[in-house]
Amino acid sequence: MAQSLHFLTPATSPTLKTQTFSKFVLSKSNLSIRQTRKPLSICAVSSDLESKSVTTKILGSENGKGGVFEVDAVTEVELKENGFRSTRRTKLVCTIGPTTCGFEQLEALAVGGMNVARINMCHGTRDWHRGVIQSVRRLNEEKGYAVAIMMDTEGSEIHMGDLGGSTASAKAEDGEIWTFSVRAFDSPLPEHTISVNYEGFAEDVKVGDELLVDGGMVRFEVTEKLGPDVKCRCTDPGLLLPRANLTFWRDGSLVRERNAMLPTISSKDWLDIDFGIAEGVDFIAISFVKSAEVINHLKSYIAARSRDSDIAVIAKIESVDSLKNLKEIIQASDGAMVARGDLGAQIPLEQVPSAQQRIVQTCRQLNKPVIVASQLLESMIECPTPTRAEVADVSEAVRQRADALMLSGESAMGQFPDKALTVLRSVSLRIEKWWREEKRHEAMELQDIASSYSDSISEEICNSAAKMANNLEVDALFVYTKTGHMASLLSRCRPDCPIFAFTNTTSVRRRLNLQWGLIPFRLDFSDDMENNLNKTFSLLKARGMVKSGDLVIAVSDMLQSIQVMNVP
Ligand SMILES: Nc1ncnc2c1ncn2[C@@H]1O[C@H](COP(=O)(O)OP(=O)(O)O)[C@@H](O)[C@H]1O
Ligand SMILES: C=C(OP(=O)(O)O)C(=O)O
Ligand SMILES: [K+]
Ligand SMILES: [Mg+2]
Repeated sequence: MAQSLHFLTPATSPTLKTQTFSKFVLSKSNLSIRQTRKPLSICAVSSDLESKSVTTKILGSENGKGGVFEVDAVTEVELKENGFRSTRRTKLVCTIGPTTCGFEQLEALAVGGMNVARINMCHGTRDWHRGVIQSVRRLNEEKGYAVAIMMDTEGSEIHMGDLGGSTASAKAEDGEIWTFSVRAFDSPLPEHTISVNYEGFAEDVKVGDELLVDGGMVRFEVTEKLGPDVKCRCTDPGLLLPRANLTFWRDGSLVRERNAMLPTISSKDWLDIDFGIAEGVDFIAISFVKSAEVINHLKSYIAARSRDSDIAVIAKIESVDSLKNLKEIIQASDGAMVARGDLGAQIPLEQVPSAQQRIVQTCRQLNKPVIVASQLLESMIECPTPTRAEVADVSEAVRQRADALMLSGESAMGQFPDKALTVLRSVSLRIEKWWREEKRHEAMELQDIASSYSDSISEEICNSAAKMANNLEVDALFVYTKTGHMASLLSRCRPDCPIFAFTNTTSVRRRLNLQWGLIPFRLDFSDDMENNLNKTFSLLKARGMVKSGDLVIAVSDMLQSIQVMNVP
């Protein structure tokens, strides 16, 4: 027997008449209808299939077309082999670089569980990035994956230039004097010389300042200023990598002189953004966001230029200012990244873990996906196994229920990209399972976030459906969503069971691939839920992804409803 709960509002049923409902009540004695505080918002509970079909008839929408059903081979195998409950909930983002840009290498990452491919516009040419985008697209088309593409901007950070010649890196030894210069050099650079991209650098630093390369991988002390050249003595030796980021510190705190006035989105970034829009990337991640204003500006820029305006904007939280304006920035964005690389160069390292927790929780409250990034498995750039500390760090991000984990150098230029991805996958699965078994999840009190009455209904439906799913220990939640909103509201609840998200566009399917617990499918569906469910059940059953008797809760954003049923 199917049981359902429908919320009927003017938004979902514009032609609904109270009269229709009086008739409805009279004719069905087992039906309870309750008028809620807003006129024409009616909550109907039915306990059999017949009354459910009456409800759909009132809503009067039927098209019942057959159609395509898209799911990738990896999800299919995972569902078949491990069953619903053990699918991975935490999503995985891989930065693509020289070691992973080939079609076969990208396919290996997709097979290994990559949900999103990230390209970093700090490195490589636009042609190179276009090649990666095209390969990922081909992979999706040919093999049914929904790997999304995230383009990450360079941003106005201070960084070293390329090291010139054929030298990819250089070693700075203890006590050596190096020159950091804003002059433009011809290649090769003079010995022990580094070029700096920010013109104000030589004016802003002072003798005695500490200069940190890559957040402290190598340290220098400023000893002398000579016009555009700054002489520095190496105090912590190490490897200087091309385009490594530079910060300078005075009396124990970060110096943010005029570089703080640089625009968040540089002119080069705008050209990259145009490129991203033209190539139809799914996400644009903005480096060194300082305020919500820049996000709003970019969102309207994208809306005016991209046909479906469905590129999501991710704010990278990696500066002191982004932490100060955290809530407004996240509210304005479509998601956020805890960019611990630069964040750890801008705030004391020991403050990074609490900042991470705060960012993850704020995103969850505001219903925005969040990615934990940088140095998760740093040692795996060179070694085939991670350190125990790295495994503990990954576990902590999974335990915080971040939406996604990201690989940077590990997948871009490391020696073991596939192994690193396997570590993320297996640690995620193990910690998620442990969390469910031990029921360790502290119930997070989720604030109301809806901005309209109809949104409130969706939110209440998802909160209730997730709670019901946990209490009834159902096998899966099904959500039928056009925009993806209801799917993200369910994901926000972090329920015990996986969420099958059915959407009718490929771009929404790819975007949902960043969010915790969602298994996105593309499916042509109608407003007739009865029809959608029957169609889904038969398609999934035919592929062995569900079986008769599985208990499912279905919600939809066309007919705002909750239905509980066993797969026939
Ligand atoms: N498109 C690319 N081309 C060449 N090297 C890349 C590319 N993307 C990433 N890398 C390499 O991988 C490293 C780690 O990537 P990432 O963390 O994204 O950059 P960064 O270290 O500049 O913050 C980079 O330092 C660079 O050496
Ligand atoms: C992800 C980060 O940004 P990028 O790799 O672009 O410096 C970071 O700083 O952690
Ligand atoms: K970047
Ligand atoms: Mg960064």
